[in-house]
Amino acid sequence: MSVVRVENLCLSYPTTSQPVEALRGITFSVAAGERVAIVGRSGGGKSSLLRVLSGLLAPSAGSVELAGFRIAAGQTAPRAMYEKVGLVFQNYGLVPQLSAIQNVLCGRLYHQPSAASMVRFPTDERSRAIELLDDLGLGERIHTRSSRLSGGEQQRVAIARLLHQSPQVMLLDEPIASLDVHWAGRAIDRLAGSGTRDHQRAVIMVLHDLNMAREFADRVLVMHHGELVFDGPPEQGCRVLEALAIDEPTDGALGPTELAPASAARTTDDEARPATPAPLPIDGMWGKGSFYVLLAILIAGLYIWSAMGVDFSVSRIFGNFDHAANFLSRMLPPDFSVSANVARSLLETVQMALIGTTLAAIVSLPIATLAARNISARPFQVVARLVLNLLRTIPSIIWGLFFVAIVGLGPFPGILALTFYAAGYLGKFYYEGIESIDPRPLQALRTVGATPLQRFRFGVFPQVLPLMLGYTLYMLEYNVRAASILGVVGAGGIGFYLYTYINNFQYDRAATALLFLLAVVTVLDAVSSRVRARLMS
Ligand SMILES: Nc1ncnc2c1ncn2[C@@H]1O[C@H](COP(=O)(O)OP(=O)(O)OP(=O)(O)O)[C@@H](O)[C@H]1O
Repeated sequence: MSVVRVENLCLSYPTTSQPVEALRGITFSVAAGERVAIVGRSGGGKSSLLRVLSGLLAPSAGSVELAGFRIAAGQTAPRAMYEKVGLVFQNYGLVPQLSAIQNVLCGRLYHQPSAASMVRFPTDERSRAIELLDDLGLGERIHTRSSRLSGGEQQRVAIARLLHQSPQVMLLDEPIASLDVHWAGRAIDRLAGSGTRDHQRAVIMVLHDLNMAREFADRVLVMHHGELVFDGPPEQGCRVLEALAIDEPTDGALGPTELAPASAARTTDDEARPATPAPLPIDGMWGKGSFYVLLAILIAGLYIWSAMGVDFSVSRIFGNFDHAANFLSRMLPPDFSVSANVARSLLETVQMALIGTTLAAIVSLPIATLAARNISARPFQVVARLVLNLLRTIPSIIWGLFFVAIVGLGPFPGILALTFYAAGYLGKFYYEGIESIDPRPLQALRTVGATPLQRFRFGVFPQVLPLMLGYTLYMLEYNVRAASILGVVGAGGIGFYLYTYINNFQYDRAATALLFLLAVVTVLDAVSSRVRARLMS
């Protein structure tokens, strides 16, 4: 019985110039229990075929049927298909911040949709994951972050994830490319012997190593220039491929048993020639020098125009030097008799900043998630960004006035003001962070049948968490400064004392308040820069 049926499959990649026809009229089927190797020269269409088979790319024409799920032109796979179909990516598709065991457990996401598994997987799932990792030589690296594993170790983790997923159809794109002979043999053995006969499982594997293809496969498919040029016994298929390599030797050195890596194959005569840089469009008109002179004049003009617009005058600073000296001299020596009051209000300022920043982080995370282009739908993005823009546009002191009018004087309106103001900034930082994550682990999580929430929990959140903590700490630091001004409108914090002292010309007391504030900001700055540096490493 066929578990994979491909009919007249075509795939074109749209590009800015001409679409690239990666697959043309592919037809074949794979029976349950069969082991198939896809071989071919670099650029032949092997990875493209696997991407369509796994439902990640929609066929341009024709259809694919996998384990009872039919994917026609323009369609991608439904989530339910990934109970039966799994994939090992050429780039492994691991979440770099998760440990080896967490990545392997991700293979079970379709089968573990409960809220509890968002925190911890059941013991039997964990035991099986440990067993698989141990068997592939990673018993000592179970809790190591996958970004700290070598290429070969990551590849073994990806294989263990597929084995744990245990689908009816296994698709693998060069799964042993980074493994040494020992581990390649072991991996192939586990994949091929993972009950394919007993459980009627089909394994389809892209391989560059023809010896491995001969050893592993019942059948070989040879892809060439997007077409399936051979479908039959491994020995014959390998000979077809070797003949193709001799017929078209320009792709680089192809040995009799192993094909050249993609990078070598893509070198052409054109690339080999030394490149002459294209002239800048401006070169022909006036030359580069004149362009930069004109640019400098324009920038200087912009500054002069701005300075005139705001009545900027250096002479006004030096002309009133006496006043400045007088002002500063009245600050010295600082009057430390107000230290107790200042310290108390400063503590209140820090408490306001801490609560305000935390609330802002909680409020802004869901809004940022809706605003991020890579994980949210367009209408949500527009509304969420509008909300964040509005929160950011209004200065914290105006928010302070607003909340004093609503809830009265004291630190509470100050906290609300900081929450709203900081949420606007944190939301923007967070969604920009989310948009910058690596999309490949998310794609891999799709092929284990993860729900959108699971994809966020295991794919987005771990990647963006260090960045988010870093931004939140920075915001906390900033909010201590912002909180110090809110006292001016009666919204708590040290600002009240600063404002009162300056209004009453008690500059020596104001100096004490400023010194205390400086000490807190300096300590906070040092701590937060250290923590942020650690988080980002
Ligand atoms: N995203 C893309 N956009 C445009 N063209 C693409 C894209 N991905 C692949 N191609 C082109 O499609 C063709 C088939 O590529 P594919 O990656 O499927 O080949 P392959 O046989 O897997 O190669 P390799 O062995 O080097 O991995 C190539 O000409 C490639 O340049």
